[in-house]
Amino acid sequence: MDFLVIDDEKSIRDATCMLIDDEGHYAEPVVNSAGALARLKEEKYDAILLDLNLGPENGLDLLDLLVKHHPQVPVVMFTAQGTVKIAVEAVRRGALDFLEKPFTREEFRAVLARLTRFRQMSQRIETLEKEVKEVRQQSGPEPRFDFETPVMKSVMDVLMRAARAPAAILILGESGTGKSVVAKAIHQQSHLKDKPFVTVSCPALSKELLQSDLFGHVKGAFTGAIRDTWGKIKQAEGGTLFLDEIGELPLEIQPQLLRLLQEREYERVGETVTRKADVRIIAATNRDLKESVRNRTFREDLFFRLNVISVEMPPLRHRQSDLLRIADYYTEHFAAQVGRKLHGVSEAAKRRIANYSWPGNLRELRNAIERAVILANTDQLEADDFPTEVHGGNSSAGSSSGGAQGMSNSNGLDFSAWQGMTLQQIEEAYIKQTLETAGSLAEAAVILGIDQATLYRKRKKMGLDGKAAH
Ligand SMILES: Nc1ncnc2c1ncn2[C@@H]1O[C@H](COP(=O)(O)OP(=O)(O)OP(=O)(O)O)[C@@H](O)[C@H]1O
Repeated sequence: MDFLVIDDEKSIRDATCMLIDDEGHYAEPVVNSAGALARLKEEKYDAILLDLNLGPENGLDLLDLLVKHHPQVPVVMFTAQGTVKIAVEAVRRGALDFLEKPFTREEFRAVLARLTRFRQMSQRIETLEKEVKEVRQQSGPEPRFDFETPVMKSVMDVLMRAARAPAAILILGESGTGKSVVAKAIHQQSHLKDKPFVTVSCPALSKELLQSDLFGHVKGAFTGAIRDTWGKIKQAEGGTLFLDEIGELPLEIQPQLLRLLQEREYERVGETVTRKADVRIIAATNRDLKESVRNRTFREDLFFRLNVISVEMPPLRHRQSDLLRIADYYTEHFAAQVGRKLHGVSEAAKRRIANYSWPGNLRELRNAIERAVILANTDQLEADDFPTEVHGGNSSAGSSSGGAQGMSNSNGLDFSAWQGMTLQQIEEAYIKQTLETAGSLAEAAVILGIDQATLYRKRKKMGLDGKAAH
């Protein structure tokens, strides 16, 4: 296990770290809250040992912060003799256990055993959460590629032919047009389909973390690099590396990516050994990369290297021949999911769907249909079952359910807090709240059911950067 030991007394810090080391674990010492919080931002620990009396600071105050922002990391309090009452208070406030100083090896081992059980349980929960996420994703509508819009037909034709070649592929297009979905489809169509498909979400991480996420690092490469780590390039070995939101790739990392594309070579952070990469690269962005090249936020040589085979996913508003077919398909899927018998979309609703611009593209359509299926009062989706911006009227979704406005509808959803708010305001409020309560950006993205790159962009657009999920 990796421990963070927070104690202002050097002798206790050193002795505890040595003991942890002796027991075959790793310990990192810090002297105060600032040091502890800084380390926790950069590194993952399995447990924290925290002194109740941190010099001028109160260990209980730091405990509150740790419990709030790092609830998954168990905290054991060091307490002086005769402070059992306060130790009990610490446990009440969220500490897992306490150790009275000075403690023996046996007493420490007893705490270690408890921490090990806690860790096993946490790992089990993590595995279950992953399984739930996978099941949820699988329960989404299966992607369909039987498009009728000529431009989509030719996009798919280019992509499926390119799938079998080793060249990099660049997928452009607005958010929600299906770039990630199509990247996965290319992989599945290729000779690499039995090999890994690994996604790197370029904007989701800081420059340093992204570098290490991609290339890996060696122990000691930077503060907190406590062991050698392989990056996503290695994970994707023999398969496809999907660089989502490549337009957000920091300039400093761009030369390394260029080298990866040209020479198929890279080095882990902090290492001089050059390694060969055996990956096929697919990149996607909703940015105008030519514009980024013009304003020097994206290297021209990298752009040319990526742009060998590039396609532009057209926005949904330009895919009129497919729009209603996809809407029908989603309706069928979500109706089956909630066990409802629905006869598609009414003529009036179809007209609305066709006339709306769908700025969020397929993602927005999918969400609108899922919502409409839940709210529909009749055996067809009516215009009123769609959000106001789609059906163009003033009536709220709540009123279309036939119940009293602002009350829970027959499906048990409470819309009272949403009265008078636009869908955009509701979305913003929900994202803000989730960012405040989630433990990380990744966790917030899972809760919201969107990918990290999308959440990152929305957070930026809404000016919620300060509300970073920790
Ligand atoms: N071919 C498809 N068939 C059915 N649904 C699709 C298809 N492509 C995309 N979708 C729906 O649209 C959603 C968004 O797709 P995707 O994440 O691939 O878009 P994107 O362009 O990568 O978005 P972003 O730029 O925000 O990451 C998917 O979760 C899925 O629900």
